[in-house]
Amino acid sequence: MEQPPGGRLVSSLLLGPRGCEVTLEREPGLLRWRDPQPPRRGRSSGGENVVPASEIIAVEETEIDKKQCDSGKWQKMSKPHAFTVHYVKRARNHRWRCSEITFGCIDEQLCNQWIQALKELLDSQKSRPKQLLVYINPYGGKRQGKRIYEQKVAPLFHLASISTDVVITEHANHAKDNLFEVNIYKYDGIVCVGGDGMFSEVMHGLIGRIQKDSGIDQNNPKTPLAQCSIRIGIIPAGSTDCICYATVGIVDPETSALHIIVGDCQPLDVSSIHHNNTFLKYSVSLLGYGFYGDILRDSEKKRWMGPARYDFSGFKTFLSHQYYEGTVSFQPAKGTVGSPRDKESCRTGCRICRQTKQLEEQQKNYGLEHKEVEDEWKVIKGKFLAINAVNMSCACPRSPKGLSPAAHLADGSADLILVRKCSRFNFLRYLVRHTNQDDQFDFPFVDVYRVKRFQFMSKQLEDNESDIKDVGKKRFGQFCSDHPACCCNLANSTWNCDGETLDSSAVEVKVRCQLVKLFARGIENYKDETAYNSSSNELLS
Ligand SMILES: Nc1ncnc2c1ncn2[C@@H]1O[C@H](COP(=O)(O)OP(=O)(O)OP(=O)(O)O)[C@@H](O)[C@H]1O
Ligand SMILES: CCCCCCCCCCCCC/C=C/[C@@H](O)[C@H](CO)NC(=O)CCCCC
Ligand SMILES: [Ca+2]
Repeated sequence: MEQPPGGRLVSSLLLGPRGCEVTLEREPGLLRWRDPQPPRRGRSSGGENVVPASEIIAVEETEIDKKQCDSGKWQKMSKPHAFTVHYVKRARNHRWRCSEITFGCIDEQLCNQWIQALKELLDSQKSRPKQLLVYINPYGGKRQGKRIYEQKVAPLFHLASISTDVVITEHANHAKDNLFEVNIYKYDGIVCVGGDGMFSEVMHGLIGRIQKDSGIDQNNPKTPLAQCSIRIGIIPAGSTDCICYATVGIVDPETSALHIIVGDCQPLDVSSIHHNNTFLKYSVSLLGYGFYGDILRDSEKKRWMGPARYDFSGFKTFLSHQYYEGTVSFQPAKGTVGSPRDKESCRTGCRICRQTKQLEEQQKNYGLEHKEVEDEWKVIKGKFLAINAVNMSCACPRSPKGLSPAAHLADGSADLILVRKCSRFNFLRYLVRHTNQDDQFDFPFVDVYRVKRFQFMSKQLEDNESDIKDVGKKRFGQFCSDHPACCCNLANSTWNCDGETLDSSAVEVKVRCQLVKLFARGIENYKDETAYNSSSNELLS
C-alpha cells in the first residue's frame, strides 16, 4: 500500500477473483479502479472507473459468504476481508442508479484503513443532508406515493445514514399547515412525495413560515422576500411532475432520492401573485390563463380518473376553442442575459443563470435593486386563447422540451407566452409543437417575452370596474354587466397556478430570483466535459 503525503491511497485489492489497482485521491476526492476482466469480442477491457467522492453514497464492511470464499483468490486468504462502496451510476436519459462494488483486501488492517479513509471523505461532504422531514401524499398521481417511498426511497436514505421524520398527509394543506408548527430549523431539507401540487403546498408552507419568522408581510407585493435556505426535495409520484422533470431531466423516484442524498442544490425562481395588495399564491412552473386554466378547471372534477383526466379535459378544452379578452401589461426583463428564442437550454451550472445572479448582486451593491419600478411597461390588449407565464421550461413527459424550451430555472425572469385568437387548426399546430422539435414561437399568432413582472385584467373585469357603481353590484364584479339580473357567468377563464386554480382572474405577478432551493442540479448535459458517460462513469475528455 502506498500513501504519499498528497493524500493518495493506492492499493492492490481484489475485484472478484482478480487483482486490481484501486486509488483514492483525497484531493479533489476521487475513487478510481480499472476493470480487470479479460477482453471479450467486440468489447474493450480495462476501462477505468472514476467515482467522485460527491457521488459515493455509502461504504460498509462486507461479509464474504461461504460460496464466494470457496471461489477464486479468496481461497488463498485465511479470513477474507472486504468492503463495499455504493455509488451513483448514470444510466440513459438522466437516470441515476445506486451501484455497488466490493473490494477484497489481504488483511483486516488494510480493509479498515480503506473504510476509514472513505468514511472521512464522506464526512467532508458538507452539503449532504443528515435529517429530513418527509411529507407523503398518498392520493397523488396513481396513488402510489407511500409504496414508492417505502420501496424505492427509504432504503436508500437508510443506506446513506439519513434520518427522517415522515408525515403521511391526511388532507389537502396538511403539509403546509404542519410547516408552520414544527421546528423546521432542525432539518436539512423538506421532502415531498407527490406531484406538482404537493410540491406547491410544501413550498407555500416553507416560504410562508420563513416570511413569518422574518416578520415579512406576504400581502405587500413590493416587499423583498426572505430566501429559504432549507432545500426541498421532490420524489415524483404525481400526474404531471413537471418540476421534477424540468430540474432533474427524468421522472424517476430513485434518481431523485440520489440527488437528495448527494446534497445537490438548484436555486429556483418563484413568482409571487397578488391582486389588490392581497397575496394569492406562488408559482414556479406554469401560470396559465385560457387553455391551461380551462383544462385544470374541468379536470379537477375528474380527479378519480388519475393522470388520464388531463388527456380527457385537454381534448374537451381544445374542442371548445374558447378565447378570452383582456389586457396584459409587462416589464421586459432587462437585467437578464438570454432570450426565449435562444437555441441553448438551461443545463447544470447554467452560465445564463449564474451571470444574471451576478448582475443582480452588482445592482444591489450599487443600490439599484428597486430601479425596475421606473422601467417602462408594455401594454397589449387582445383576444387570447392562452396566456402562459413560465418560470422554467415546464418540460414534462408529455412535452419533453416544455412550453418554453429556453426558459431558465434561476435567472430571475419568466417567459410570457401570448397565444392570440387563431383557427382551431393553427392552435392544434401550436400544441403539436409542444411535443416535437419545431419552434413553438414561430407563428404569427404567438408572441413571447422574457419578463420580470406582469399584470393581467380580463375585459369583463375592466368593464365592470368602470360600469358598476354601487358597492353591492361590485361584489359580483365577475357577472355579466349587460344583463345584471341574469347572473350568467361571463367567459372568464381561471388561472392554472402550478396545477391549482386561482380565485382571481386579475393578477399582478413578480418574479423573485432564486427564492427557494431544490435538491437537484438542473438537467445534466452529457456532452459537457465534466459529465460522465452513461455506461461506466468515465470522464468524457
Ligand atoms: N391526504 C390528502 N388527501 C387529499 N388531498 C391531498 C392529500 N395530501 C395532499 N393533498 C393535495 O392533493 C393535491 C394534488 O396532489 P399531487 O400534486 O401530489 O398529485 P397530482 O395532482 O396527481 O399531480 P400533479 O400536481 O403533478 O398534476 C395537492 O394540491 C395537495 O394539496
Ligand atoms: C395533439 C397533441 C397535443 C398535445 C398537447 C400536449 C401539451 C402538453 C403540455 C404540458 C404542459 C405542462 C405544463 C405544466 C403544468 C403543471 O404546472 C400543472 C401541474 O402539474 N399541470 C397541468 O396543469 C396539467 C396540464 C396538462 C395539459 C395536457
Ligand atoms: Ca426563470
